[in-house]
Amino acid sequence: MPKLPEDFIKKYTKLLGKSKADHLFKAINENSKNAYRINSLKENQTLSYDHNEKIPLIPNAYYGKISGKDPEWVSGTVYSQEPAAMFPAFFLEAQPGEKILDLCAAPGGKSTAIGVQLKGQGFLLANEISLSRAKILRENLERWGITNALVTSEKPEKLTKYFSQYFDKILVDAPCSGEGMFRKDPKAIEYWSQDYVLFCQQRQKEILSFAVQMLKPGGKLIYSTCTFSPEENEQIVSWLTKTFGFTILPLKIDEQYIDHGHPEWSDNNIELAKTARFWPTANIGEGQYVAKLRLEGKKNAQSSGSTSKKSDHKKQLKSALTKSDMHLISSVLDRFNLPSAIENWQFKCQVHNNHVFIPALSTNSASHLKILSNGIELGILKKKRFEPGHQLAMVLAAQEQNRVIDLGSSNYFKYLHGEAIRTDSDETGFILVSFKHFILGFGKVSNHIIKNYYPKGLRI
Ligand SMILES: C[S@@+](CC[C@H](N)C(=O)[O-])C[C@H]1O[C@@H](n2cnc3c(N)ncnc32)[C@H](O)[C@@H]1O
Repeated sequence: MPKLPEDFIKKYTKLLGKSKADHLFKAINENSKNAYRINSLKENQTLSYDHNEKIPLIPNAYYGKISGKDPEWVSGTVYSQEPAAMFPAFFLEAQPGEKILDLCAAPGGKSTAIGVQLKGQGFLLANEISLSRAKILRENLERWGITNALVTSEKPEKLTKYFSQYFDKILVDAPCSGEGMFRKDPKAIEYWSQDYVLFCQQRQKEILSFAVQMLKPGGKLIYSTCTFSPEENEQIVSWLTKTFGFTILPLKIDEQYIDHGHPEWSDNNIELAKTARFWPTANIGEGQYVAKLRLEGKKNAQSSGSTSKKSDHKKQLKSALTKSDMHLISSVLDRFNLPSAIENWQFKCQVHNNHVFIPALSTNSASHLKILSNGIELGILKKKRFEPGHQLAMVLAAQEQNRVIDLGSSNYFKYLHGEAIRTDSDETGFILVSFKHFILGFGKVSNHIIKNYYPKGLRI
């Protein structure tokens, strides 16, 4: 662990007093905490982890280390997440049917949680400015079987042109100076300087000023960072209230684990005490700050949310499938138990470059956005056949399935490597492949050989 910068030590000794600050510096030198969330969208599964120690308040979340090679992870049944980082999505409280924007979303810890809260109803726009990180975001949402998300890689500014006053709730989990991650990611210590804190504050204001334009009047904003600095936390919230007329909403703060925001570190607005601070000294996990705000202004017909086309995107949909396409797709889909998100797929599908998908948002409304995925990709139409896509397998896992071949441990890694696998099964055609009953992806059986359909980009 690199030494803490002198200016950092001086700053927090002044803010917290010597005794609390020393306690913080000591905690920063201790081990970070590992945790994971369980995906309630997947069929009930028996996990191989002993989930004894629950994360306070967060549903289906436990302390413990998991590996990206575990079938639980590969099947999207669990997600490894820093425990304090689970709170922004928890406080967001997305309700099925709402339109939610996660503006700084990669790698997807909070988007996967929001997707679960929506239960497939409503709309999630998960955006990440960095394309390489957005690809990981897409993979994580796919693995989790989220059916109603649009994944984009755009600057916040560009999104405002499409989603003016569109969202019920927006999460801005902002890029920050990362002081709360010092013990998990010691590189953050090397980046740290007071100038960097101020640079981050400026960037946060820019991102937020675009986010505000996309929030409906009366809509809610969750603002979170993983840093301690008041400049990026209470001072940003004060700026939001004064500049845009936000009201600060109370968060469920259990003082055993969570500290209140500090009005004295900003403009002494006592309402700031309703915001939440997580310190590594309080034993939940790493550092985190969360504020929940409501944009004042009455909801009215105009602000009921519209994309730039100003029409209901669902109504614009036409089935772009020919009869023979439908026949090819049916020949695969009819063999599986379809969850409600896929029922009546004939009336909901769109086709783009032979990719067949049930969109979360009409591509007509968003044609100039850099889209990585839109809703559920069912698969690809090839010459005289339909090849189901990996996302379909991950979505089918929400339902009990009969056409499943369970692998033994030696074949599990062969499947993840992309190898063909011998089977005793007499099935033919597309089947789901599982290990310890966790669904991993598709295979196609012919002559007792399972041809591997695990995507090349995910292979290990
Ligand atoms: C704290 S991380 C988000 C973590 C994510 N919410 C999660 O829970 O997995 C902040 C993200 O903001 C992105 N970012 C950086 N600069 C940005 C900008 N100017 N506008 C929007 N996002 C930005 C970063 O690439 C990074 O992925």
